[in-house]
Amino acid sequence: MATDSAAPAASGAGSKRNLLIFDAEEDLAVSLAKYTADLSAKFAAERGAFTVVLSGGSLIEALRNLAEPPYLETVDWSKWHVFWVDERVVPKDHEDSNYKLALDGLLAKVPIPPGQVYAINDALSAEGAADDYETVLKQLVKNGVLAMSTATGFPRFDVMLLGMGPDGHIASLFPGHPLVKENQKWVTHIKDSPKPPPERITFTFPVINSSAYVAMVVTGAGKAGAVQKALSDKQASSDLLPVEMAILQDGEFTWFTDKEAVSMLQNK
Ligand SMILES: O=C(O)[C@H](O)[C@@H](O)[C@H](O)[C@H](O)COP(=O)(O)O
Repeated sequence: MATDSAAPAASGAGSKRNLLIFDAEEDLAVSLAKYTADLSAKFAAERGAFTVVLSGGSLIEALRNLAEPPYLETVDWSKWHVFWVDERVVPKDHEDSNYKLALDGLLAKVPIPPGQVYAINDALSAEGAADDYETVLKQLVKNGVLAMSTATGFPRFDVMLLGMGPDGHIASLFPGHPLVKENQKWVTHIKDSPKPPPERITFTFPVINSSAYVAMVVTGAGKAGAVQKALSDKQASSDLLPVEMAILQDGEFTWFTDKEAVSMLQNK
């Protein structure tokens, strides 16, 4: 595995960036499980809670080792609070549901208290579900489960485990879409997602960028172009991909990649 640590010019004040490149997807999965379990232990000890944000897509499969020994027994699952960085506005048992994807792939296999898994209210419209989710987050800030960033005034999740699309989108923040500029709301909605299904809710950039840790899990040649654009040294540009707008204010951003995903990088 090759690694690279750098604090690029585009990083926030106290942020750090790591690039991990694995030979095989299985090696990535092993490392990602350890990374997540280590953060779980750290935050459970420090704050008595561990706030974990998931995306949909291939990320869930990459987390599979968490539901196996040793982590199944060693992780203190009672401290986990699970959220979605984005969710499709469909019933929770629909095959497009990110909740269902995570439930089937991970959450049903580990003993997280059901009340600490924050699915969207699937009885509401996209707009209503986004407002409702933000209200849930505000309540969790009030009762101390969810931290706040003193630097940004937005919630500070312990870790976000995210994927990226071939077009450089993260969450449901797509290239060229006005939602990438949202800077007030914590959670917003989209009705014209270029990736189906069209109606979704999504965390906004100020929330993503207030995280303590972000793991960006990206594999496969189809993503090499966006990875190259995101990781190349560049001048400030007005046509940033959403993944390039993920700049932590005060946190650690780790890319979990494979050889194919970094195949267009010059210096790796
Ligand atoms: O709801 C969604 O569509 C996902 O949350 C989405 O943001 C996903 O994480 C990326 O598209 C990467 O997906 P893959 O890893 O499957 O390419």
